[in-house]
Amino acid sequence: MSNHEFYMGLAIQNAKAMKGQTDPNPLVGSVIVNDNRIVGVGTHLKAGEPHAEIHALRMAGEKAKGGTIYVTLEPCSHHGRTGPCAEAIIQAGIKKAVIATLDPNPIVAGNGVKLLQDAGIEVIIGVLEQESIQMNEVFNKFIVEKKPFVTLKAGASLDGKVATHTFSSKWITSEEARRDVHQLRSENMAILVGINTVLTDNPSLTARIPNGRNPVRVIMDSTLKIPMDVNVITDNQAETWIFTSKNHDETKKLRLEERGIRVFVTSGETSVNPKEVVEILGEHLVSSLFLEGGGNIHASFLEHQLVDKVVLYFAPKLVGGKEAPTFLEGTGIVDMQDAIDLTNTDIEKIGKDFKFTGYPVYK
Ligand SMILES: Nc1c(/N=C/[C@H](O)[C@H](O)[C@H](O)COP(=O)(O)O)[nH]c(=O)[nH]c1=O
Ligand SMILES: Nc1c(N[C@@H]2O[C@H](COP(=O)(O)O)[C@@H](O)[C@H]2O)[nH]c(=O)[nH]c1=O
Ligand SMILES: [Zn+2]
Repeated sequence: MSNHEFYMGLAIQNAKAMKGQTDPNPLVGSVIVNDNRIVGVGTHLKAGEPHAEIHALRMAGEKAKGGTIYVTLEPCSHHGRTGPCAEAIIQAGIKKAVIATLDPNPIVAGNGVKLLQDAGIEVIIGVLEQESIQMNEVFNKFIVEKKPFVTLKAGASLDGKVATHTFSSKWITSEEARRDVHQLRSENMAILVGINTVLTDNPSLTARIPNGRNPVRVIMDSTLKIPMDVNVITDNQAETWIFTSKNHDETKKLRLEERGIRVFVTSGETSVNPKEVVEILGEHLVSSLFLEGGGNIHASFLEHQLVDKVVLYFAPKLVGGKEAPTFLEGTGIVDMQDAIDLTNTDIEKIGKDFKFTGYPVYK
């Protein structure tokens, strides 16, 4: 491992530790080295607050002069909510900049590097590039498409059931796996379920882990049949946004809004188009969306090619039953060669359950 990879690896680890805190900004870490000693470390903590480089430069102070700065993302060159990092790096007398990856943000891409080079700073790009890109899979999509990175999650038996045919479902996966799910919920800005999941599970959709952050709860409910006494309406644990169709009960809409529930009326006559939901969430700066089902919602988002990542928790259990609901319903594909392939797959053991992740490849 080169010196560059050692210091960049440290910056990446620090950045990753902030997952879920910086949304909709990226995870960014920075380390400043002078005369083979680390003189400054910085990590972006929260959107709107100072950038990673600024924290590191403040810590380094005078010792930044003649030093090398490592940063996991190209230093910004624009005046956003904070001043441009590239200028601060130049002012501090940094001599060399080692960058993991260019910034996909169209208003930054390449400009930061150009500013540094024009000021006579040696710039090296691409150290641990893949790792830096991977940790910002959410930001990389959102900043370009202005739509949330969508993760489909299900907890199922080995034969794909999310409940028995009598709708008994507690619990399929074990405590450890469910805690891992709550960690993922905490890292997502919004979590979405269909009205049927609300009616059968009455979920709270909160992230019940130490310092967990509760995502906005998004419910697709085309006629607003949601009962007023369910958890997502009454528990005041997190915001709840409901997406409905034109064919909704107007008085119910007003009653929900009186309870502080946001109701979005989409263009569908009788149904809610998931594409519209994703676009509206993007417009509200929601950069990550966690789908927790049920099977019809998952099928609808996949049919519209809206799912970026699949996370499936399989319990070593067999449930059976042709009436038992599975995590993927809908019409389904016709010919096997049209099945949705998953790439970059990974599987890990969590307790006695298996956590499968993969990225859909749409034809
Ligand atoms: N039943 C299981 C799951 N069930 C997930 C359901 O979609 C539903 O969101 C939860 O049951 C509601 O819980 P909460 O109040 O929101 O925490 N998901 C899992 O990963 N494993 C299971 O065993
Ligand atoms: N968080 C971060 C950067 N974020 C970049 O700046 C944009 C956000 O700007 P602002 O709204 O001012 O925070 C964000 O979209 C991304 O392009 N850049 C950096 O040099 N270092 C950092 O630590
Ligand atoms: Zn910056």
